[in-house]
Amino acid sequence: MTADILQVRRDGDFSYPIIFRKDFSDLSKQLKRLEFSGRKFCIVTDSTVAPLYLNTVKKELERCACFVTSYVLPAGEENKTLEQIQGIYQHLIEMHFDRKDFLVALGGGVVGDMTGFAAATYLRGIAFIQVPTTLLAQVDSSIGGKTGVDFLKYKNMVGAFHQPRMVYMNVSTLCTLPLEQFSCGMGEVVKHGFIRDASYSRWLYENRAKILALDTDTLSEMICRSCVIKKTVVENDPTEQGERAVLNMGHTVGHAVEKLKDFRLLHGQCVAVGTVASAYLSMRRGMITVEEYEEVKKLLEVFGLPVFTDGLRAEEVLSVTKSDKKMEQGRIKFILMKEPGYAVVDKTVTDEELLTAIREILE
Ligand SMILES: NC(=O)c1ccc[n+]([C@@H]2O[C@H](COP(=O)([O-])OP(=O)(O)OC[C@H]3O[C@@H](n4cnc5c(N)ncnc54)[C@H](O)[C@@H]3O)[C@@H](O)[C@H]2O)c1
Ligand SMILES: O=C(O)C(=O)C[C@@H](O)[C@H](O)[C@H](O)COP(=O)(O)O
Ligand SMILES: [Zn+2]
Repeated sequence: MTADILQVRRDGDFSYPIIFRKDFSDLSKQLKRLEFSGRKFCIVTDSTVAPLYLNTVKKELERCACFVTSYVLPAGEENKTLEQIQGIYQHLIEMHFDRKDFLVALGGGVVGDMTGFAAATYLRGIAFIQVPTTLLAQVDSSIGGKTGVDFLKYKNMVGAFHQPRMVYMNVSTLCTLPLEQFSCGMGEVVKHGFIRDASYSRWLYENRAKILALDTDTLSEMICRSCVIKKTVVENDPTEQGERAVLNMGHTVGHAVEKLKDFRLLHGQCVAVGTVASAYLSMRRGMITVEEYEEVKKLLEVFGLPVFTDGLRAEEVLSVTKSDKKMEQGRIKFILMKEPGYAVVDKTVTDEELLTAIREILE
């Protein structure tokens, strides 16, 4: 399954295209289609992506904008803060950006979440587009409109739902992505199979060699299949009133590990460790077999992801997990695998159960 374009739909509220390309050459044409030409654009990117792609994207945008400026954030999760957002606001004010102008998020999930949040809040909301350049951002964070920043190292504690007007992904940007970052994207890809499509998990395992060799056709198919899963879930439940929470599999414990590790363990790696905790609990409850639990770990390991972590105490992981935003009326919302390829939200997980699952992922 591959496509040139997918459309994210929701009646009356938002609808935007996800455009798959191998370069940036028709970005301005796509923007003209959305009747965005003639406006001011601010490209927000980071210090690693800027030297790689900023000039090319800027030149392309100059074909349809009246003015193009850029703002470069320091790269890394530790900079996903309100302080950095203020720098974006200041730049937009200095450049006299008004409500008709818009932002372009050029980079990974950190740039995408921050640019989206700046767009959601500047002048009470302006338009933005996503130009994701990491695997994680292409398969996950650029779609669905979750934007925000970390606060006191609690993940995405301050944010807003603000849908992009377009997602334009040039898959060839993955050629410059370090292997470790590619693996992080695989953490979310593998999650998609576990939550909604067991046949996708099997396909990922069978095609592991081609994926790791960055075979273009295989990667394009994989990205498209993941985008279809993500888009379907967020179309059904854009603001996470119910089903969307399944996209959080591995994140409940994963976010706690991310904070406690001071962001030295990357998001996709923490999601992988958290996914093991979730699969372990599912196994303990008889929802999946021991063999299926072992297969979850094997698929993560095949793509270079950790299945346990060190240096943490189970009690502190539990405590931080309970301070994350996954609590509802004192109960934790936990995502379990009802069966391989189908996840559900469960609010009955006890602290004792959670502690056993956390101990399973601690070295
Ligand atoms: N909004 C959502 O739905 C959603 C979904 C998943 C994750 N997230 C968030 O996304 C973030 C993780 O995103 P990420 O993994 O993309 O991290 P990231 O944005 O930090 O990017 C990883 C690193 O790769 C660099 N990079 C980006 N593109 C590159 C390229 N093409 N070549 C070389 N280097 C490149 C970046 O500069 C950075 O150093 C987390 O903050 C997570 O909470 C959000
Ligand atoms: O899009 C979603 O919904 C997700 O949960 C996708 C996750 O991969 C992503 O990391 C998201 O930012 C987590 O959301 P949060 O609400 O738990 O911060
Ligand atoms: Zn995630």
